[in-house]
Amino acid sequence: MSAPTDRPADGTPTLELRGVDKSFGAIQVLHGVNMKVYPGQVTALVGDNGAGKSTLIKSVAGIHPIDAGEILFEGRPVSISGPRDAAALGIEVVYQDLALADNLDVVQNMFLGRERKNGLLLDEVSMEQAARDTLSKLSVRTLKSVRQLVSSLSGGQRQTVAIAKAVLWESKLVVLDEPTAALGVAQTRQVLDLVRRLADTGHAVVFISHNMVDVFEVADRVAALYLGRMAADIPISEVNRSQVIELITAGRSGNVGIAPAEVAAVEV
Ligand SMILES: Nc1ncnc2c1ncn2[C@@H]1O[C@H](COP(=O)(O)OP(=O)(O)OP(=O)(O)O)[C@@H](O)[C@H]1O
Repeated sequence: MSAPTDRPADGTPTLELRGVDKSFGAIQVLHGVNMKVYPGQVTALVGDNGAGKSTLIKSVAGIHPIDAGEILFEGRPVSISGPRDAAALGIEVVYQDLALADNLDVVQNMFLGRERKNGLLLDEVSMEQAARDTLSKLSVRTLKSVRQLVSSLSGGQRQTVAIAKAVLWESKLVVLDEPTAALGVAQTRQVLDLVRRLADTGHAVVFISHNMVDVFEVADRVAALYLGRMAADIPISEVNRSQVIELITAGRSGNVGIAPAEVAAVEV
């Protein structure tokens, strides 16, 4: 596993948000959000409950299309008005509920809704091989068999299957919504290793987490949302844990963050 901070963010971001606004009815949730997510890097998206993290990723996933601002993907302005647009660009989101079917095995889950056919029949051989290849590319060795039912898997193994499923589709940007939230120590370790490998295999990764230990262990950049505004989007090497907590709870820390006048405006 390479150290996160060894990786400079050069080149074109896989995803760039410029001045993104999003409201639900009269309530504006995202205010002029700017953010850059680079290939080969893990960007931790942090913020307090209700800061707008889910709204932001659902906007990028096409579930809640943005009201104003711009989304650039690999440097080109794009319009994401539904989940199909996001998938076509190579954006995959792994939500907390994982959306796995307990009664199906690992291969069936990885291809759920996008099964390969050979004539009228399912092409089980090719799907099984592709599932194995993806898992091996990610160095996943924690699954006994790809024909195991998902109901028999541990929480960490389920998360692994959900992540591998996202990667199967030649995704370029993988968004992980609190992937370690429900896991114990050993399983958290496995999932963090997998998150790092996702970046090391060239993916741009957004990692939502409330856990600062996990964030500092795996992230290259940190993007901190405060009441729907981006308080900082910077290399993690530029901040320490208590500064990130200040960004999350106050919108600023030292010279970093939303200007005091803006913080005051947010808090009115
Ligand atoms: N569909 C919706 N309709 C109306 N308001 C919404 C909707 N979705 C989110 N909100 C509001 O947007 C704000 C931001 O919520 P969001 O879920 O994006 O925050 P979050 O940072 O993901 O929080 P958490 O860490 O608790 O998951 C909240 O005030 C929430 O009530």
